[in-house]
Amino acid sequence: MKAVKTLGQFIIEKQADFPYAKGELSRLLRDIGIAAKIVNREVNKAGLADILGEAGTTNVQGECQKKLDVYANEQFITALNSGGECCIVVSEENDEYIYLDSEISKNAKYIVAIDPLDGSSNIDVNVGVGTIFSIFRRKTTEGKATMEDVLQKGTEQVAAGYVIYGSSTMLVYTTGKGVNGFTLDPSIGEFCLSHPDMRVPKDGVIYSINEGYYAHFPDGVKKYIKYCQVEDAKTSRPYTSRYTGSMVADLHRNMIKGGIFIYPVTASAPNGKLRLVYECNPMAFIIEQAGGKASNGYDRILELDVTDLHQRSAIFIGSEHMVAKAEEMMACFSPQKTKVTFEGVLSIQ
Ligand SMILES: O=P(O)(O)OC[C@H]1O[C@](O)(COP(=O)(O)O)[C@@H](O)[C@@H]1O
Ligand SMILES: [Mg+2]
Ligand SMILES: [Mg+2]
Repeated sequence: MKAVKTLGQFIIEKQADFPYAKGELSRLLRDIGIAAKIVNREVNKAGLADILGEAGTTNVQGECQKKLDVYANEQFITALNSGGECCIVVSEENDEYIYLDSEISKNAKYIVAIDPLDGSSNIDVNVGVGTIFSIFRRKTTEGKATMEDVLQKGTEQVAAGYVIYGSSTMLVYTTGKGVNGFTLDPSIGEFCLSHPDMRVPKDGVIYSINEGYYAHFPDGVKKYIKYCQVEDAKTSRPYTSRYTGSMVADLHRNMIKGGIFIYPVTASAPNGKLRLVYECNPMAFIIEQAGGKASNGYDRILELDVTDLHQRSAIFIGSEHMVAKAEEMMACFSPQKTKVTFEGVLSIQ
């Protein structure tokens, strides 16, 4: 009978990897695990719980918030505030960063950036959704944490993870020493180690992009899609197209099977759609820790300067060789100095 290892046990065990650790990060990951279970309970019975549909409010991105966006946001902020290990939360659903002022939180040393519910467009139609989180250590030591503490590059992350609310619920995370996945066993209410030391295959046969915007993609992306669709048995092409509309679900699949996920700049999203601080950076940290690659088509996501809480970025992420190939196409057909005009005609500046 194989011994079950819970997330809590694993975190404590791994704490030994960090000689100076005092348990704060462990407790912070524990708090995120607790909030994920509460959100999972609502997601699992969403149709019965009057939690489907619009909340009637919009977020700073101008998106209509779903009731579950708001519910999940509240659950994570409450868990982090009462846990006492986090002083600031940056959330997709809040215009400004939230300074946690509970007595135990205000002097905490960690900052959490979070996408409480990823794949919102799939909530009402019962397709996999997720939560994405990124953890930083504050830089300033005196007084209230500041914007300087919040706008840190992805390379400064001390941990990152996602929760996928799919056919089963999993929590996958890294602290910079590999990636491990835990499946929620509802009968004991615990996340249990099910996917130790996850590795994304160097190559895959799945490409994941919303081809509905094809006409508005940079030439480099159009060329890469064509490359994926060419008949060539030697390189297992044509690849298979898979796109769920939930970044977490698409990346989790590619993490296990190999593949590439691309959300490039488009006419309607000239800086990309996905948010650097709480979508691209945490997923890039995880994928790189699993042996994959993540860029904006040119530069490493984790090296990108962070200048705004909700800044967006193009993202090419997944199997190392597939991302490298897509970058090759971008360098060749959409060189960085070139401003892409969406009539598809390139104009050299
Ligand atoms: O509908 P589109 O334009 O393809 O966008 C889908 C993408 O947008 C997202 O839903 C954005 O995330 P949120 O749902 O957290 O806003 C991603 O999960 C997904 O990959
Ligand atoms: Mg999202
Ligand atoms: Mg979201």
